[in-house]
Amino acid sequence: MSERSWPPLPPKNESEADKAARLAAEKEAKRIRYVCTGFLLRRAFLTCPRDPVSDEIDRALEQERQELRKHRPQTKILLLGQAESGKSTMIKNFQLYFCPSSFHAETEAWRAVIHLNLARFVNYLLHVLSNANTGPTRDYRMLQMRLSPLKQVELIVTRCLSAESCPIATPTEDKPVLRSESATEVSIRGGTGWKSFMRRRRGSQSKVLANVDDLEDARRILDACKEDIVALWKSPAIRVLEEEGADLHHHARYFVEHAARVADIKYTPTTDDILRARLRTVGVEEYRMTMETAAEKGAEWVFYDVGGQRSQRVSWASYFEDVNAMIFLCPMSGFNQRLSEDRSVNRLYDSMELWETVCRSKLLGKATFILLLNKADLLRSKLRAGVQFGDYIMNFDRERPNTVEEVSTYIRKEMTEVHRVYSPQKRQLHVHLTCAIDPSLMSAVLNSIRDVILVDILHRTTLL
Ligand SMILES: Nc1nc2c(ncn2[C@@H]2O[C@H](COP(=O)(O)OP(=O)(O)OP(=O)(O)O)[C@@H](O)[C@H]2O)c(=O)[nH]1
Ligand SMILES: [Mg+2]
Repeated sequence: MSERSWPPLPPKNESEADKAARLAAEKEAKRIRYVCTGFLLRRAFLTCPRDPVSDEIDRALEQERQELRKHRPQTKILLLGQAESGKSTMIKNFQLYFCPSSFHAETEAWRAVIHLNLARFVNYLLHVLSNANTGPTRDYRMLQMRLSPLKQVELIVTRCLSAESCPIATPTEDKPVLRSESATEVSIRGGTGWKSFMRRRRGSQSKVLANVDDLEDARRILDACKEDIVALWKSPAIRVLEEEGADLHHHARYFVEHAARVADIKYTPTTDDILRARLRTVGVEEYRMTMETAAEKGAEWVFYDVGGQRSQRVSWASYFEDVNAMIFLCPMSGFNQRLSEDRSVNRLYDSMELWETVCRSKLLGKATFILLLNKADLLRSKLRAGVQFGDYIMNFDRERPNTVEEVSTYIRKEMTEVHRVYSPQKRQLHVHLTCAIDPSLMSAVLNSIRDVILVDILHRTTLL
């Protein structure tokens, strides 16, 4: 090695302590050299007109970035929580905020899901009305007949959304149970990559084009039925059902309320529509997002979205290792609801029990914990309508005001305490109040989550 080479040869008879100090100094010098060179080259590149040398520098920097990316530990984020807590909706928020072009590229796929949500809910309403105590009226029979093609829409869209080898969407049972959430549920099996079905099917040949044609047929049927859907929803029979206590508070209610727009042939889903579309997750779905905005531009973050039903929870643990952040969603509005898989269990109690199990996990010991107290909007409307939180949650002092502020403070305190007592090691907990269907409220929360995760990455790569 020549005298000018770097690093210089170590001194003879170097002690172990001196060697360790020298290696640490070399490592730090290399890091500073990398950061400074990158900065200076980039500045030179930005201020000078483009020339072949700049292009060369650019290529070298890009190559270096690629190399770094290859060796950079992957950023893994796990979303947990009971069914319908809003995990998949949070994934959509991340995508919308950090990878907007990929979010908007999937609009067409979401249209099919929204049409399925709408058709299923209307078919469910027709079924409930045909079994109502009052007995079907003549007007209703007319509507039922004119809306019967919606069964066909449901079948077509279900088939088109399902991968050939792995059905993801379950059609309505012949005799649906009289609870709206289970009668209208549409599922997705993790790993099927269902969103690419449009692109894939367009790119291949005749069978594929037939599927696209089928979806066009479904849209035409919906368009032809839209006025009748509006008439059905406005009909006195539906109001009577509600007065009699039928459970029509369902995610798809939004789509039937907007049926004139959603069923129109020219319909393109808005961001709000996509955030409201419901597709139950079965198994574990992996999402790889290449960040388009903010500090981590170009970095790949991997999200794991799990199915939240009780039967799905056994498969969660295999995803616990090497996770940077665990985001837990607790839907606060579930305080007066029961689990659809076990009608004897209150949803909020289930969420709290699940939280304790997750906090106790040693495999998640080093993960950053983020708790989202979700569905704040639904909680607000329930409390405003006079539903008393204290009637359902025993430890909540009934003397306290029945407001979102009091209730969320109570839930936050309980869950923070569980985290403090049961965590295997001391760690920080970040808590946010959220409404995952309102992107304007979510941006501050998403930024704050991003910052927390970035700090975790820096800690892990020992730059801090
Ligand atoms: N009103 C309201 N609806 C929400 C909120 N968050 C999610 N939702 C809706 O709740 C429904 C269920 O949300 P998902 O994100 O599918 O729930 P999930 O946790 O992924 O459920 P599983 O896949 O069954 O585990 C969807 O229709 C969402 O649009 C919220 O804050 N407020
Ligand atoms: Mg889901």
